[in-house]
Amino acid sequence: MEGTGNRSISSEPASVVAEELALLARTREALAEARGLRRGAKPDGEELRALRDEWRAAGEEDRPALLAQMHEVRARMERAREGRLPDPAAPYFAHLRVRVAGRSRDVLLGPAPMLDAKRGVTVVEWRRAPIAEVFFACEEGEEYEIEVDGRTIEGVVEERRLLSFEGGALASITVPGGVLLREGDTWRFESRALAPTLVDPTSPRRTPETRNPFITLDAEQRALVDREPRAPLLVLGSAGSGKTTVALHRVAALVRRSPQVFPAKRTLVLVPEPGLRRLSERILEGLAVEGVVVSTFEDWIRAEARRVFSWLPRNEPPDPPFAASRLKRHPALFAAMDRLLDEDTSAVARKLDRLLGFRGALRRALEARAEPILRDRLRALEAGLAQETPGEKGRLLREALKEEQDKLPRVRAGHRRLVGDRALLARVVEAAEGDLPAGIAEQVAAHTKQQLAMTSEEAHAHVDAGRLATLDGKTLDAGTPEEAAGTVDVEDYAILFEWLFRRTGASATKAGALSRYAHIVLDEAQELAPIELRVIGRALDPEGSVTVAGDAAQRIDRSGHFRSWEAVMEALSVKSEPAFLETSYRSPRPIVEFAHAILGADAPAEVPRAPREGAPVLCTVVPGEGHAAAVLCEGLRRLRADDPYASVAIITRDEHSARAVHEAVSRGMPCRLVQDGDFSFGPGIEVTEVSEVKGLEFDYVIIPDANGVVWPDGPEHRRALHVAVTRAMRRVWIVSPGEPSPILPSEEELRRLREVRRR
Ligand SMILES: Nc1ncnc2c1ncn2[C@@H]1O[C@H](COP(=O)(O)OP(=O)(O)OP(=O)(O)O)[C@@H](O)[C@H]1O
Repeated sequence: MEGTGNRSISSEPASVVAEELALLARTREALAEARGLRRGAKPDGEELRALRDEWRAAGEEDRPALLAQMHEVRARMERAREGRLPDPAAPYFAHLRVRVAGRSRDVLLGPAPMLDAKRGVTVVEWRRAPIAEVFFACEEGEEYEIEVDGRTIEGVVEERRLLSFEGGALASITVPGGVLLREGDTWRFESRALAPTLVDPTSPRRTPETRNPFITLDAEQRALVDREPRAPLLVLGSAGSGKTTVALHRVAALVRRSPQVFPAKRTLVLVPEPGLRRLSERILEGLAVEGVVVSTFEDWIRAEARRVFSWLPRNEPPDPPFAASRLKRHPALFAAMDRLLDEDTSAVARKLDRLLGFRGALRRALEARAEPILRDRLRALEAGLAQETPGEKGRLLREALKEEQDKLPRVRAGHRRLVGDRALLARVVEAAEGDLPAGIAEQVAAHTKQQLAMTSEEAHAHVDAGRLATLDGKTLDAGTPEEAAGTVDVEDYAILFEWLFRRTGASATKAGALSRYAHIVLDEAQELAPIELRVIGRALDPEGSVTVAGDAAQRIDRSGHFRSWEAVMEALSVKSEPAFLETSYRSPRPIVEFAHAILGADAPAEVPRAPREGAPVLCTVVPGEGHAAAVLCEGLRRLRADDPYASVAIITRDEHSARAVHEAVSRGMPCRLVQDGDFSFGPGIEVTEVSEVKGLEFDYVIIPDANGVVWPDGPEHRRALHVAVTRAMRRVWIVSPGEPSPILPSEEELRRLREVRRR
């Protein structure tokens, strides 16, 4: 926390401490009593059984009353199951004193509620109780209004203190202007602000006009944009070095200069997340380019697959197991495809051998195995037969071959085997050479089995539809393992295209063909698996070109199938030497250095060049989530006043954390929870998870959950935090509830980095 100089405090430190200690003593007494009562109480289960016996014996007139009693006991049991009492070692983290209708009341905020009217102790659950909002939203002396059970209650905030405990003893109390800290038996006042000042005093505030300026490309970037239009381009560079900018400026240049060769509607921009899709559309609009197809990879391949494989189920499972995604995107799946092709080829050859009466066809089929496409293997076999067995017998054999070929399992059946046959799945695990866990084949086979099962609606199609309707309007299987029935995974689409190609040498069926484009941009290409890249490569005109942009240090795909940029280009069937962008334009120097240090041992050798100076990254450590919420609200309130047009992203590790932080911060101020890339790209506070923000940028970035539990050490977490931090154009604030994450760089590491740079 940063110092703000001495300010007067409203009460004498000694009396504040005495007050808080007295309140704590009363709370602990109340807790002890509540615990004793709970232990001594007749177990509710017994009471319920006794009531049931009474009900059986009772006459009709007594039954309604007994039923009501039973209902009450059951509700109490529910509450007891959910309800915990506050922890006596640290029963609350905040104390609010409000004046309502002329009377002062103390309200304590903690993780679990407790009420003892006799002792005047009220502990409310900080995430739920309406009164807790007052703590987060109002300053001392402010008037407030809250809605409780449809009634409006007004009051004034008299005191507002955050408290912390150490080893069961009160350790600190915040007071206006500072904090009282216990040192042994005495207390001392330290002047400090509850939250740091986020605006950088040296940089200008955001105004409505300073958004979206036109940028002038540097010489390096310009040269890439002007590259030979048909040449593939691989643009690499650190976060914020202008990769997206170059890719989209190249699109604009191609479409504008050669509209016949590169028409906008035959140009495809693929990105990993909807947020970046929306940003790319905005940038293209700014460049006055209309009609380019911009899509997330998932949306694009889903639409393509549904057209080409018209029999595909309409639904994807709402909560697919990660194991399925991991295995289905793994390059080792190609080994299972090879085996399936071999099986199919050998089956045909064996049949022909039986007809021929010797082992020639099988031998020739085995020789033809070098061909990776079934159709070509069988053609080679046919040519061999024509040559070696001319005449009537040869003709009959070739007809027999055609017949066998028609009987071969179609794409649909082949795909089913690839994702459902235990032997083939085991082959994938074997080919992955330790990269996939042993049990994964079984998990995927079980998932596929569920997907191929009928939904309850299908199974009960003979039953009257009205009787199948559920109260909440959801399907019968919703929320059960059976809800995967009749679905297809998003990863299956690429498998289907790959398998179709391996069988037929084409990417078309009777129903339709894979779309073709004159130019394709792949942004954040480090996130795509080889099987996906191969489909994209086949969507390119033979004369078409690609622009691939990415940064291996930013890959946050959990499956981790990225190997090298050479492998990416090879999967696309193109060749290009990489071009490196060296200057980080987005973030000021301190953020670039901090983000580089987060990568630890995997950081590139050189720290990127950062021409813009700026204020240091702010780090705040607080005892827990309640404190974090209070500190965040305080910091954000000040930021809103200091830089009202700024965009602020609160970026968490995962969706669960984003929801919890959104719930907490929205207690104190308006903020949006962003899912599916629905960013405003304008002023305001948005809470989201790190996987949503790839390729995006915000004025301020706040990491609210930077402790070791949420962000443990590991390359995947390091890269994800690196991505989050490098979204900031102005400042980064890291808040650690509890022990700070071990991947946050120390002062010492940052100092060393600066020294290396100076040399
Ligand atoms: N030559 C330049 N001069 C000034 N600003 C630039 C220049 N090039 C890019 N920028 C700005 O830098 C920011 C980052 O650019 P861009 O998003 O293209 O980088 P990126 O390499 O794709 O980043 P990331 O890998 O983090 O997604 C943008 O705000 C962009 O407008």
